[in-house]
Amino acid sequence: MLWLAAVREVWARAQRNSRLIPSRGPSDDLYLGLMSVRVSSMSVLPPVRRDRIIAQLPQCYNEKAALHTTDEFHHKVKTACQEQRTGTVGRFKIAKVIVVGDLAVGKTCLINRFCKDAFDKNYKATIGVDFEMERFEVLGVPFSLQLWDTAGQERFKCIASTYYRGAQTVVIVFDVNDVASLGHARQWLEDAMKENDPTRVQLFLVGTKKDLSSPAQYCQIEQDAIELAKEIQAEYWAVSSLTGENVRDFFFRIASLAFEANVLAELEKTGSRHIGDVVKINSNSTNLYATSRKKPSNCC
Ligand SMILES: Nc1nc2c(ncn2[C@@H]2O[C@H](COP(=O)(O)OP(=O)(O)OP(=O)(O)O)[C@@H](O)[C@H]2O)c(=O)[nH]1
Ligand SMILES: [Mg+2]
Repeated sequence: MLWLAAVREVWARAQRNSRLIPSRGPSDDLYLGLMSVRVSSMSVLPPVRRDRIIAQLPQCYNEKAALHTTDEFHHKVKTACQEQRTGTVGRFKIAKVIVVGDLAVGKTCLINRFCKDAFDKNYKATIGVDFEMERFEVLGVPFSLQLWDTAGQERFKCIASTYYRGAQTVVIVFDVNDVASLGHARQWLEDAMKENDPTRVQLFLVGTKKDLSSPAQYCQIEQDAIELAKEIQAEYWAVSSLTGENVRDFFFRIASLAFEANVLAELEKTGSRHIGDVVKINSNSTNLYATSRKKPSNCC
């Protein structure tokens, strides 16, 4: 019954929100039908909001735990965008982002702060999954993120996990005031990676409710979080959905890194590189995680 309720809810959301259609889920047939609606409706989409335009690479939050620390987009990406050689990126590419973590750590509030500029102080558990679509323009190219907000409650976990598949970005959320929620991050990672290729996923570890912790308390948990982020090769961020601190920068960073990875992959696919000229997202010297992420040993 929970299954049915969750699927109905997602279906209803899709119908209510003409901006988005989920591309993957428990029933691909159901969504494939909807995909054509999405593609055909793309031509009538309104322009990207002015506050969703990304012209520069947003910087990481902490250089000790970043996916990479370069100041600018990869030069091949910039050139491809200038020459309008981004292939399917900008037309049909939508990056799937899944947001996971313990119950009540603030996943829904984080997404709502960014997508709706709203904050609800009352806790309302997510049942199964929910999602939002956010459209950006990166270096002049349209690019969308499909943000999947999943349930942290144990009883809804099996529903939520069926939506993990096909994620390009995994965001593991913990509460900076709750050390146990940071401790559970590895388990969330393991669950998310069962459905995804660890070498292709961009991973973020995000501490929420920064407004509730004193600087001393925060400092302590930040050290542990950065250590963990380095171990699991995630980029670390700390945010407050109540005040909005770092929320916009965080999502802009996700969109930018997903976009960059997509364009580089597209260039590689279309063979625009020269022989011997290796196009690799991790190829620059400032990448902190220079080797591809190996599947963590505790993953099955
Ligand atoms: N002070 C403060 N409270 C927050 C913040 N983010 C979330 N909260 C509160 O934390 C509670 C849980 O937030 P949710 O976003 O619903 O948590 P969730 O992770 O989506 O929970 P599940 O859907 O059950 O997995 C709510 O009462 C929010 O108001 C924050 O940045 N600061
Ligand atoms: Mg929620």
